[in-house]
Amino acid sequence: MINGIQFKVCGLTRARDAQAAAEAGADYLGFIFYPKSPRRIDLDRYKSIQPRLPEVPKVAVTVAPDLYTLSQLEGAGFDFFQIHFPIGLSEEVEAWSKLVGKERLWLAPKLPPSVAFNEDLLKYADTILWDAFKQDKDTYGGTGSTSDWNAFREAKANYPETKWILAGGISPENAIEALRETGADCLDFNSSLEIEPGIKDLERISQVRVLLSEVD
Ligand SMILES: O=C(O)c1ccccc1NCC(=O)[C@H](O)[C@H](O)COP(=O)(O)O
Repeated sequence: MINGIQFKVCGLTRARDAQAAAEAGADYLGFIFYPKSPRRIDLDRYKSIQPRLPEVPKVAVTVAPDLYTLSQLEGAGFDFFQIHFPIGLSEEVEAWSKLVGKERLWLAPKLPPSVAFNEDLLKYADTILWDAFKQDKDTYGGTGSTSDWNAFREAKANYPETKWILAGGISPENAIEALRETGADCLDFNSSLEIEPGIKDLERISQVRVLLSEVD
């Protein structure tokens, strides 16, 4: 946490990038297990870099996993589970929550612009990750597009007991504006810090520390 602001660096595939994120002060390291992501990592590769990862909470990111897949990720020792999903999966959400626990579940509903946030989700997860919406059915994150900051600000104000993470195109260039406009206290950085999908730019990662140090 820097000046009261937490951040996650997501889409990691290499130990050296994870180390750079830790040195920049990242609070969470995200690893994406969605097979259709250009920055996916599989469990074998994750286990091979695991001994070289820094002591920073690790987040397994998936899209609507079946319970077997989720339990495999749980077995790999992740601290949190960030699940993206199309709206309407109420039974699945309940089952994910039962499996990993409400405190460790981060829900990232794929919310079309006209659809209101469903407060029932808060029964199952203490944390909501607010991401950009893309119409394409297989696209859930890592698009570099900005999410709906107004809707985020409202949802965060309406449900202050919940932890809200602002995602979607957050970059060293717009992070300060995002904090100011939304009241967010946890930001998610991903494609804006990349040289190419899954490969981070270490200089861009360190810029995050510099800019958050300047927040007043
Ligand atoms: O990044 C992906 O490829 C991805 C694919 C499917 C589900 C989630 C994914 N990313 C999860 C994240 O937490 C990202 O950091 C978030 O979507 C924001 O990414 P970006 O718009 O690049 O900042």
